[in-house]
Amino acid sequence: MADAIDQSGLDDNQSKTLLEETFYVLKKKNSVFRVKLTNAGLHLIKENDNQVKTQIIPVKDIIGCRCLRSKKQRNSCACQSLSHSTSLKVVDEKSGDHDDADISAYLYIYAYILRPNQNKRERTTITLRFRSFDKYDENCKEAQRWRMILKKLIKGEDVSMINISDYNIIPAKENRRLLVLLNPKSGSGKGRILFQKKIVPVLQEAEIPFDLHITQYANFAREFVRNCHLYQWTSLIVVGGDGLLFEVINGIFERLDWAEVIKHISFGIIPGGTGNGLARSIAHFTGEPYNPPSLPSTLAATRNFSELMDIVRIETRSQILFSFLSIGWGILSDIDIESEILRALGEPRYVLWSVARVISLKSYSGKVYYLPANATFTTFETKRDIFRSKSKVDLPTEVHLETTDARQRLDSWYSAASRRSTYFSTTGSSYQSTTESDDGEKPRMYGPASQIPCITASLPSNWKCLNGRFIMVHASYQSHIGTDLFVAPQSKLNDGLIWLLVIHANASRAQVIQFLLGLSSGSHTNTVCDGVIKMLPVRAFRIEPDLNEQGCLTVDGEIVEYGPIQAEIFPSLIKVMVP
Ligand SMILES: Nc1ncnc2c1ncn2[C@@H]1O[C@H](COP(=O)(O)OP(=O)(O)OP(=O)(O)O)[C@@H](O)[C@H]1O
Repeated sequence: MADAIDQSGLDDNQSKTLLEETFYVLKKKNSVFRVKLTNAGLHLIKENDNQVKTQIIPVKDIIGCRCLRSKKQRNSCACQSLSHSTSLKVVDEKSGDHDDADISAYLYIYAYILRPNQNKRERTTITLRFRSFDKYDENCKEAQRWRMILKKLIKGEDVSMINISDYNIIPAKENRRLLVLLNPKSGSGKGRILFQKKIVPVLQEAEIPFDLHITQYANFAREFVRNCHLYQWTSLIVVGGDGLLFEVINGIFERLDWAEVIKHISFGIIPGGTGNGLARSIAHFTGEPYNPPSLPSTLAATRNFSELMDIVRIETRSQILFSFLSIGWGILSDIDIESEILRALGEPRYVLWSVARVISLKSYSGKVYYLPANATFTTFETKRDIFRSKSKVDLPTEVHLETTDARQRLDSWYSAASRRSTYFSTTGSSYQSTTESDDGEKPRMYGPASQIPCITASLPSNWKCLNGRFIMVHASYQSHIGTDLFVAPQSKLNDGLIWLLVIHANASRAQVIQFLLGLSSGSHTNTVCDGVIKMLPVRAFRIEPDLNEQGCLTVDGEIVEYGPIQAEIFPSLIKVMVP
C-alpha cells in the first residue's frame, strides 16, 4: 500500500492530518488526488483505477503560496469553458481584472524539490482549485485556510495548538524584511541581472519584502551599515563576493550597538563575486546542492532558519578587523591578488595563475605562532566570559583579565608606523587610531575585545612556534574559501576552530602541485607530511613575516598591510541564514 510507504518514518506529530481535501484532475476524469497537509508536508495521494501513489513535498521544500483568481478572458468565445482553456491565467483578487464567472479560488504552492540523484533542486508549482462552494468568497476562505496553515509550517511555527477548523484565522503579518546590498561590480558585473531575474521572483513567491541598495563605491556598504538604522530589517543579504560581506561585517563592528545588531540580524550572501567561499561553505554545511550557486542562499533568504557562525578578530600593526573566511600569506594569497588582472575570466583565473606561480615558486621567511586547539584554555575562556556576560564580573580573576590595561599599546612595536596609529581601548572592545580620531573621521572599531596578548606582547608558553621559510601559511575557518577551494574539509560554521594550512619551503614542486590540485576535492589533506605540509586546528595564531622581504597578506581575499598579524576565533558570534 502506497499509504504505508507514505507514513513510514513519520512520527505521530508529523503524520497528523491538519487539512485534507479531494481534487480532480480536469483532463483525466477517473483520476482523483487526495491532498493532505501535515507537519511533514503536502501529501499528494493519487488514486487511479484502484492504484494509489503518494508523493510528499516536504515543508522544507516549499517556499510560499498565494491565493489567486482566474483572470478575465478577453476576445474569448463565451462558450469556452475554463476546463478546456490550455493556459490558465490568474490574478490577485484585488486586481479588479478577475473573471466573475469563475467562482474558484486557486492556491498556488511554490516548491523547490530536491532531486538528490541530479544534485539539484527543481522548481515546481502545485495548483489547487477550490470550487466546492457556490460562491467565490466561500471557496476563497477555504483556500486561505490552507494558505495560512502552510505559511505557518514554512516559518517553522507550531500549528498543533491552532484550531484548524476556525475560519477566522488571521494571517500572521510578515514580520521579516530584508536589506539587500548589491555590488554591481562584483565578479563579471552581472549582479543586477542575477538579482532581478533569479532572486526577486523567488522572494516574490515567498512574499518576503525587501529593500535594495546598490553600492556606489568601495566601502559604501561598510559606511551604510555603520550609520543606518538597521533594526528596520530582520536580515541583511549581500549580492556579490566575500569582499562585500567583509565590508558589511566590519561596518557592523564599527557600531557601538554591534552586540544588539548581531542578535537582531541574520546575514546572508548570494554569490555574485569571483570569491564566493562563504556561500559555498554554507551550502556544504547544510548539504544543499550548489547548483545553481545562487539558489541555496536565495532559499535561505525565504526561510526563517539561521545558524551561528564563528568570527575571527584580527589585529595588525595599524588596524583591527573582523573576518569570516580566511587569512592568507604566500602562494594562495599571491594567486588571488596577482590574478586580479584576469578578473573578467571569473574563477578560472585562479587556475591559470596557479600554474604560473608554481613555475616560479616563492617562499617567505618568518615566524608562525599558534595556540593549538587542544591546548588548555583556562585563561582564554575565562576572559571571554567576562566580556560576553556582565553577570560574571564578580569572578576573582576579573580584574586581572581586563584587557584595557593589560594590553600594551601598539606603538611599542614598530615605532615609525605605530606612532601614527596608536590604539586604545575605551570599553574593553573599542579601538581607534589616535591620529585619525583627532579629525574625528576615522570610525572606531568595537566588537568583542581580544583575549590574547596584543600584537606587541610576547605570547604565553602554551603557544607553539614554527620558524623558517614558508611557501604558504593559510588560515581558514570555513570549509571552502572559494567555489572550488575545499581547503578545510572538516571545518564547520561554528566549531570554534581555525585551520592553519602550512607548506614549508622544503616542499618539492611536485608536493605543492599535488596539494594545489587536491584543493578542489579536499584530497590535499592526503599530502600532509610532517615537517613539509601541515594542517593544524588552532584557536589563535600570529604571523611575523620577515620585513626585509616583500609579500602579501590577505584577509577574506582583501589585501591588508604587510607585517605582523594575529587572529583569534570567537565561536558562534553571528547568525547566518541557512536553507
Ligand atoms: N560600486 C562599487 N564600485 C567599485 N567597487 C565596489 C563597489 N561596491 C563594492 N565595491 C568593492 O568591491 C570589492 C569586491 O567586491 P566583491 O567581493 O563583491 O566582488 P568580487 O568580484 O568577489 O571581488 P574580489 O574578487 O575583488 O574579492 C569590495 O571589497 C568592495 O569594496
